[in-house]
Amino acid sequence: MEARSFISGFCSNPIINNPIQNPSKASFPTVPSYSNQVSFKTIYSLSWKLDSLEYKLQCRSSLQKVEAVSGDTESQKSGDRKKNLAVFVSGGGSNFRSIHKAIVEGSVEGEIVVLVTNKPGDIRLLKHSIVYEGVNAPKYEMDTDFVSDIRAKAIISIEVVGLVQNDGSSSTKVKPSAYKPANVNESKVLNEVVCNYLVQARFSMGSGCGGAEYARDNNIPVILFPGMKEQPDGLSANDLVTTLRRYKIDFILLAGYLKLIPVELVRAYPRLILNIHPSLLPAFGGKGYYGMKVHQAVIASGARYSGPTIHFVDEHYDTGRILAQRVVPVLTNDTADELAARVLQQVFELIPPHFAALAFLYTAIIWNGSEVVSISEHQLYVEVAEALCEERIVWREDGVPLIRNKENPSYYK
Ligand SMILES: Nc1nc2c(c(=O)[nH]1)N[C@@H](CN(C=O)c1ccc(C(=O)N[C@@H](CCC(=O)O)C(=O)O)cc1)CN2
Ligand SMILES: NCC(=O)N[C@@H]1O[C@H](COP(=O)([O-])[O-])[C@@H](O)[C@H]1O
Repeated sequence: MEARSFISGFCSNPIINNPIQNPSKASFPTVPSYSNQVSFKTIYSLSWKLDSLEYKLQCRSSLQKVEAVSGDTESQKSGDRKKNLAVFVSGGGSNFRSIHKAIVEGSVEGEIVVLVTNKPGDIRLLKHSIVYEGVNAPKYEMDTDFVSDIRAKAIISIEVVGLVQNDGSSSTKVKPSAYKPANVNESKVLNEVVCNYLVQARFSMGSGCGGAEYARDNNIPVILFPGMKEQPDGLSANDLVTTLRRYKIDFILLAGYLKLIPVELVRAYPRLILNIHPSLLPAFGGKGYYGMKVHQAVIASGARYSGPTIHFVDEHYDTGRILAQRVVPVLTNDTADELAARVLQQVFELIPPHFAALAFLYTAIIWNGSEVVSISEHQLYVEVAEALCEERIVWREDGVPLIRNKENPSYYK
């Protein structure tokens, strides 16, 4: 939102003829762009002289410096030091992976120094060679349990065992090969595979937390929280705070973490913990609303729109200040998986039904009718992570967090 339009409701031209009758004549002062400044306290004083019946609307905008949200004072002093991030996951960690990918590519000026999960245990091969038959366009009935199972579990490997052209003829153009989850984002190869062929793939699946598996593969330390009787090496709330302090964490990102963050951590990191929720909060949030349950509730309600919300975390589920949202349509024949895929991928054009499954599985692959582009819920979190690490998150005086535009500091959203 441009700062000028932001204050349009607060301040008009200092002296205008009868502001009540001629609001359209109001012109707005150009607000100087102040970094970290978003608080506009406007004082009106209305005075008039009876004889001239001239109204003067004195309007002064006083800018109060508002410290940008950042880590501890050290990180503010440090200026451009990379921000230390802790990410919390419970499942496959698709948002975590996207943020990590953006860090590796250099678009996020941060470093994920620790991953926290409530899911213990190494990956054990639970099932293997589930042949996921190539599906027949035009209508594909998604096996919800199968897809939910896939997303919840760590996909250890995906082996493309066959490629069938849409017309049923087999293809020799692209040789089937084994894909590790880390490779599924090789968009060129997948572009070829997902766009042009029906894919038959074998999935080897494991238990545990795919996000933790990805962290281990990328040499990111994994810690267990909360501690429970069946997992004694899990941390207590106070130990978690101590550990994160030791890592010098600046920001905490919840990315599909399914446990309540304790008040000790919320108070230790005020306005520094973000969460992504797959509905337009405050709708369809709170205890019991997570994962596919959210999308099922949205569809059952008849809501016409849904979409991801990124919000600051307070002591309760999903009640913290909202920072960013995206809107996607709920289509009349949506299944929860198709809605989840759209919210994840924030896509308006429907991808061909028979790609929905694969796109959903890969969570970051989307067909825009001509080619695979990776648009996703994850894009929103990456944009927020970029703003966080560049200290472009600021708080309006009324407590609403805003993201300052990178190119034009006068714009906020
Ligand atoms: N203090 C906070 N902690 C967490 C928040 C938050 O806003 N404040 N967000 C959640 C993430 N989330 C929605 O975005 C969410 C996660 C889980 C639940 C839930 O009902 N969980 C179940 C247990 C589920 C399980 O163990 O598999 C429960 O508590 O009974 C609701 C919302 C993360 N933490
Ligand atoms: N209420 C929290 C919640 O439902 N979060 C949602 O869980 C999914 C986790 O996916 P992942 O297993 O790929 O990380 C994500 O879609 C996220 O929005």
